[in-house]
Amino acid sequence: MKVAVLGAAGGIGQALSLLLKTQLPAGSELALYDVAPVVPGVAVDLSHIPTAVKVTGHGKDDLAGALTGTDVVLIPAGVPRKPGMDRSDLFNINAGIVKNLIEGVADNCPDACVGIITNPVNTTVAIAAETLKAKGVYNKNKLFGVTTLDVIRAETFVAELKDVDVASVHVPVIGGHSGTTILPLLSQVEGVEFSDDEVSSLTTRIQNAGTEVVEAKAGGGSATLSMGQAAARFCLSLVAAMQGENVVEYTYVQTDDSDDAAFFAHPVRLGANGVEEILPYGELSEFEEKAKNDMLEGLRGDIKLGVDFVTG
Ligand SMILES: NC(=O)C1=CN([C@@H]2O[C@H](COP(=O)(O)OP(=O)(O)OC[C@H]3O[C@@H](n4cnc5c(N)ncnc54)[C@H](O)[C@@H]3O)[C@@H](O)[C@H]2O)C=CC1
Ligand SMILES: O=C([O-])CC(=O)C(=O)O
Repeated sequence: MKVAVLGAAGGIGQALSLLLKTQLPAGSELALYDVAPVVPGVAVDLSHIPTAVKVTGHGKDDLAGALTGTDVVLIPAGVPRKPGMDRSDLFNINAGIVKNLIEGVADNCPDACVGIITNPVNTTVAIAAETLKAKGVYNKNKLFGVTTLDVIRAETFVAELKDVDVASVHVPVIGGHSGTTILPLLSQVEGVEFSDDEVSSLTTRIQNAGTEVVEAKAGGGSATLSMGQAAARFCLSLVAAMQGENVVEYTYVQTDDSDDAAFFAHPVRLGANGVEEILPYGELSEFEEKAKNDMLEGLRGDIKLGVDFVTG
């Protein structure tokens, strides 16, 4: 199994690459690509950790070297937010970065599964899909927006609030990955009860958790370590599924459900070829149903922006 991280020298990229070096199955290869000149050094540094995962570093002119033979591509390349910015403010810079890198994927490893981390995810995943379509290699079962950070945050916050073991808490999070498009389904959390006030404040905290980190870092970027952990969880689940295990993760994928949006985070059964089955997200409470209906137009607009960026 070969995994490539594009944007590997950044805050997320380095944390993610460390976790993959120590947790990918023995015999895996990990290819690190970045335009920053430090990337070969990051690869050398990681290569001194004694695990049976081979690490290679690829500078800005060697995207093909990073991607050739790759099974899973993770993309955290691009700029992060500063206080006062919305994720959508990153579109102008990050849209072109994602489009270029996905063209490289289409040319060098068109059968790979691709996980997009670069914001605004609601839009960059649509850019990736249209770019792959333009190259004639789009497979909707192999393109994912990584929304795992919303899930792990929701699980952390629920466990803290209810003083229960976080390992036993499972929180579905559907929709997209910005503001109110992030929709935790607290009505489906087993073993705990929430008051209406708790549902409202916890939902808002989960939706604003990215901003909580951006403000706490005071201009120094956004979530990198928790995102590294989230992306590693997603990648390791995908790799396990590609090697035959039965795994379900919440992730932002193309759906054929015209009632929601063209891309929507669902529980997804992963398999040898990426998405094996998009599972239903189940019954929503009245609060969740209203929150979903209120955010759909915004999410559809975010997706259209991505489609238009590529198709003109
Ligand atoms: N999906 C999610 O839940 C989350 C997404 N993010 C997003 O992830 C992205 C990266 O965040 P950080 O790692 O904190 O940023 P960072 O600035 O620390 O790292 C970004 C890296 O991308 C590299 N890069 C820029 N253009 C590139 C290109 N064309 N090819 C390859 N590499 C390139 C930079 O050299 C840098 O090393 C941001 O867009 C951020 O908003 C951040 C947190 C959570
Ligand atoms: O908030 C940001 O800009 C980064 C992000 O997506 C998150 O932390 O969820």
